[in-house]
Amino acid sequence: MTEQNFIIESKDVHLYYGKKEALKGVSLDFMPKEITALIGPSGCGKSTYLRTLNRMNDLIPDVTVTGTIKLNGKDIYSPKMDTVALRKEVGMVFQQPNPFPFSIYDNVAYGLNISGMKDKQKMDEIVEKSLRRAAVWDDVKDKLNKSALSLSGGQQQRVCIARVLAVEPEVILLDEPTSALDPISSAKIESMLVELKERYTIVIVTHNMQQASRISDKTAFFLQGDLIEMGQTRKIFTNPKEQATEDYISGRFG
Ligand SMILES: Nc1ncnc2c1ncn2[C@@H]1O[C@H](COP(=O)(O)OP(=O)(O)OP(=O)(O)O)[C@@H](O)[C@H]1O
Repeated sequence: MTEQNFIIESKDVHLYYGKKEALKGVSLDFMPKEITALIGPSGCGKSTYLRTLNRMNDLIPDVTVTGTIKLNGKDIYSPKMDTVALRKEVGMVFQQPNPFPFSIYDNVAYGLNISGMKDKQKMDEIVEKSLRRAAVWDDVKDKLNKSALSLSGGQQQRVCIARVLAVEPEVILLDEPTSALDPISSAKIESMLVELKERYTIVIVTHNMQQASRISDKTAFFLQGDLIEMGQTRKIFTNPKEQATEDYISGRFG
């Protein structure tokens, strides 16, 4: 397979919080329209690595990143990179649903308003399409003007996903998006993610091994700031190369 097939290529990524090295030279590439799960014990650097992919770590003081990360062949750490545009192309969903204290409609239309969209009909269409893709349209279509905070946690998370979808990202990063949710809400989000991968590249941090094995195409196992191995999810879960991966997957630590 040639390099051009990858949507994201990261090489020798080191990240320091002050002097503490949280990523120790991670090289990892992502194929378009696949779901990749990042797994590993608490503190191994999964979330830190995820945040390097849309430069969310820039917002944390005293962070240094070295190495290269390319999106569609372009170095995202180049001084020329517009980070606002980058974060639209590479959207992010967090562990705790974080809707703004606005209506459901305004949450989803947020990015469109910021970018100056004036065409109300077009905006209505995008809001509906995004809520449909996020599998929450039927729940909210009769109350779009109600506060997003009045929804259940699972519905709020799906509205947050719709908010990301509305600005047409290529890549969606999710940091333990279901860990604060009940099993039924989690299942809805999992099946939605599997549908979304027809259009988007998805990278998800999860502590839930069943979730990783149910929904991901590839799995990357991190340990203490290193990428230990990455491969087809089925292979990682049934026949990993590294002993550490096997120990983690079989619940011997973590
Ligand atoms: N803002 C920060 N400032 C300083 N150190 C941090 C910061 N965020 C994370 N770290 C440290 O970096 C290391 C990696 O943390 P990270 O949150 O990326 O791990 P993780 O694998 O996502 O863990 P978890 O599964 O618990 O979320 C940890 O030692 C953590 O304490």
